[in-house]
Amino acid sequence: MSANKVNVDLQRERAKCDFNTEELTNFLDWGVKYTEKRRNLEQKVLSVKGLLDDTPEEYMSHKEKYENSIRKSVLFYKTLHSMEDENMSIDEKTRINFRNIVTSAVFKDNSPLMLHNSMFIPTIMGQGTDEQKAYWMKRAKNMEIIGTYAQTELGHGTFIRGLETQATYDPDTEELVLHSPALSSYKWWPGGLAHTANYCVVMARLYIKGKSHGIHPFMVQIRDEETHMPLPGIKLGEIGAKLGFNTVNNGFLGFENHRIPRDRMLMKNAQVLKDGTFVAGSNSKLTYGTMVFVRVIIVNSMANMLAKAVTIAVRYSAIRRQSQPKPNEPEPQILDYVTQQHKLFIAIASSHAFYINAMWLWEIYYSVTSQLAGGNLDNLPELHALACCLKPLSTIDATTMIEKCRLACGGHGYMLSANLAQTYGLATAAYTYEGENTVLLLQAARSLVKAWGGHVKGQPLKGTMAYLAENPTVKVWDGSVDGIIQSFKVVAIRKLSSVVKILKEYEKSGLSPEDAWNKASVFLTAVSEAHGRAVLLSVYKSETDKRAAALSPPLRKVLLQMVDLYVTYWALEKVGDMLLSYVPVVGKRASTVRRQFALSWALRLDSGHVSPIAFMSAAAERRQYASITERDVEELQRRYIELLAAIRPNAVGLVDAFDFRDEILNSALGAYDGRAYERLMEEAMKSPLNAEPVNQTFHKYLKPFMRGKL
Ligand SMILES: CCCCCCCC(=O)SCCNC(=O)CCNC(=O)[C@H](O)C(C)(C)COP(=O)(O)OP(=O)(O)OC[C@H]1O[C@@H](n2cnc3c(N)ncnc32)[C@H](O)[C@@H]1OP(=O)(O)O
Ligand SMILES: Cc1cc2nc3c(=O)[nH]c(=O)nc-3n(C[C@H](O)[C@H](O)[C@H](O)COP(=O)(O)OP(=O)(O)OC[C@H]3O[C@@H](n4cnc5c(N)ncnc54)[C@H](O)[C@@H]3O)c2cc1C
Repeated sequence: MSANKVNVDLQRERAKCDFNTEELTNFLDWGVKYTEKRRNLEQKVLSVKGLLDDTPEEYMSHKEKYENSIRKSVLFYKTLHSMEDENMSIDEKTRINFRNIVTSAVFKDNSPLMLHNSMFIPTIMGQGTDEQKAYWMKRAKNMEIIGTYAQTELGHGTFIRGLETQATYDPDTEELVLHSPALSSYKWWPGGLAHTANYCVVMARLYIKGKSHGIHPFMVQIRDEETHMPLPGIKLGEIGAKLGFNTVNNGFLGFENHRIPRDRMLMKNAQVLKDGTFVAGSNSKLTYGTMVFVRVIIVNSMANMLAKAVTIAVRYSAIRRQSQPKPNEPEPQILDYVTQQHKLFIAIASSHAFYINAMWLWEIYYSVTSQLAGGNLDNLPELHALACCLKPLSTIDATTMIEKCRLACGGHGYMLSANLAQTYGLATAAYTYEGENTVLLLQAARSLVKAWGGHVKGQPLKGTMAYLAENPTVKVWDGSVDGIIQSFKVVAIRKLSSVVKILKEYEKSGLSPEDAWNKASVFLTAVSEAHGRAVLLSVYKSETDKRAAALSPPLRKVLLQMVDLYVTYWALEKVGDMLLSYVPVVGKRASTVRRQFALSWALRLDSGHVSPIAFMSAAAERRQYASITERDVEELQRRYIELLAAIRPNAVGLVDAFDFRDEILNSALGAYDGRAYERLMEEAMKSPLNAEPVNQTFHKYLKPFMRGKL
């Protein structure tokens, strides 16, 4: 795009930016090398003819959307395969893929083949024996077969142990008989299952000689490889239209005594021998490995989705002018309204925080899976607990902030051509899939409560939970970034110790442990959130500090401002929690703090208004504790507003550095050139209703109706 065609406001914004956006792109990509590889891949994919839609998907019927997405999927994966480098390690591939979202240029609502790569292949890799991997991976990688991951049933998604699909071993024929005993046992949801996949990994309950041996993965062929007809004893279909994912071809699957050979059970962890002997794995939860992998990956995909949404919203806010606060002056860019900056800048910082946490989490995942391969399971519980905190928090924040980006674009944000509604649809799906968020937070709480129990008995706490052993009364509120992060840790410790006390009280009052757990579950999810927030904040800060040393001073400054913004934003959001980070004070400081409280308390009473902060501060003071004071909060608020002002000149530069091509943003509002109105009109003209000046319904219905003849 030549510079003179770019909207003048955007040109001015870019000229104002005081850091090198390319340097930030390289930072986000984890190095120049990965930026280059990502751009090459995008260039290659996007130059394939026929991959991008001429007619927007939203004007197609449900069936046409599916057929179009299959046509594109074939082209897309053929191109990707032609670029694959066999010698690259998984770690390196993941780094390249972390910021590669070229898929979203091709599929606004995801591909029906997405589960093949995201879950089918990882399950073969994680659950298959070497022999099974050698056979199935060759076929799966070349896409000679297309697979999906069929776990959820109509009756159960969360409660995996409640799955009803049966896999009964018949030692006479050395086969497994798959059966769906009730409607509730039908598989329901798997992506690509309806009409796309011909194989799938089915999670089913294994029975041998009438005895249940738990849930295991089975490789099942569901369609004929030649005709694509469902195999005998297999019922398949699509589950219908949804909020999003409408091109993912989510399906249902039922079995009527369908037989598969014994070796179709993926037997890396547990085995069924020919004679029907069951050999248990070292830990039954290893079967849940693919879910842990996807939860880890989701944190990164939330960073990408949020980056995409905020790029659209910030660019649009730079070109949109509205209202006239000062008479006789031009209408300001809406990005100059501080409320607008408040909606958007935190989304930029959150995206950075998620990228950094995602890479950190990936490294933990990579190291724990290497340990698992060597039979060491020691760090699996911590990885599981971390994934169960960070997947929910990243999806909760991304969903909320993407919706804010849409709202920040006013009426035009509501257009599908803005691509914010679809992005929200994809993000909010992740709120539910791969472990519903409340359920995962409760899972994390289970680990935290258990760890606390061990700590109380004198067992050491390790890794990301080590801080829980710290004395929570060592710090006073000082308002620094590190101080606030410390306060978040103290909040987590206090919430955890408090909920453990509550659980004990409930049990003492006669409740069973399960009922006590349920009664305390609102607080338990809050404990996990507090722990997750402490992790997100501290990893974002420490990893940025670590990597910032190698950056140019202007970029370093901007990145540290973003960290500051993120930490300050969350301190203000959780200001009630910050009161929990109080500490006992003694001596001179105590009397100063007391005087300060007394004064603010009196002023509040004088004005006839008692704020909760003043009230709680005074309560803390009566206990001789120094908590965050009203003055501290005002200080934080001032700092937050100053940070918004400091970031404002770099806002467009910050989103440009996400480096999304227009095809990937797929948005009339967010394109690099800022020609939003022209693009909105161009998109409007694609509406089939604009193909003719008068629609036939006028003559058929409206005219007779208006003339009273209907
Ligand atoms: C981009 C990709 C697109 C993806 C599209 C979406 C695909 C999907 O959605 S696929 C379906 C995903 N489904 C889910 O995620 C279901 C969520 N449910 C679960 O994960 C589990 O059932 C869960 C964890 C809630 C409870 O499991 P349950 O068997 O009842 O275990 P529970 O009794 O609570 O815990 C038993 C122990 O196992 C541990 N555990 C549970 N899960 C795991 C795990 N994954 N890894 C390690 N340990 C685990 C617990 O920490 C607990 O340990 P301890 O006894 O020491 O405290
Ligand atoms: C877009 C999308 C794609 C999907 N793709 C796949 C796929 O490819 N393969 C696949 O197998 N599955 C897939 N799923 C299914 C998904 O994994 C499940 O829907 C998800 O795990 C939630 O389970 P559920 O539907 O049983 O919800 P439920 O567990 O029924 O949740 C309903 C409510 O009950 C609450 N609840 C449930 N249990 C508890 C508890 N123990 N304590 C407190 N509250 C509880 C939840 O918090 C929630 O509010 C997909 C789902 C979606 C939306």
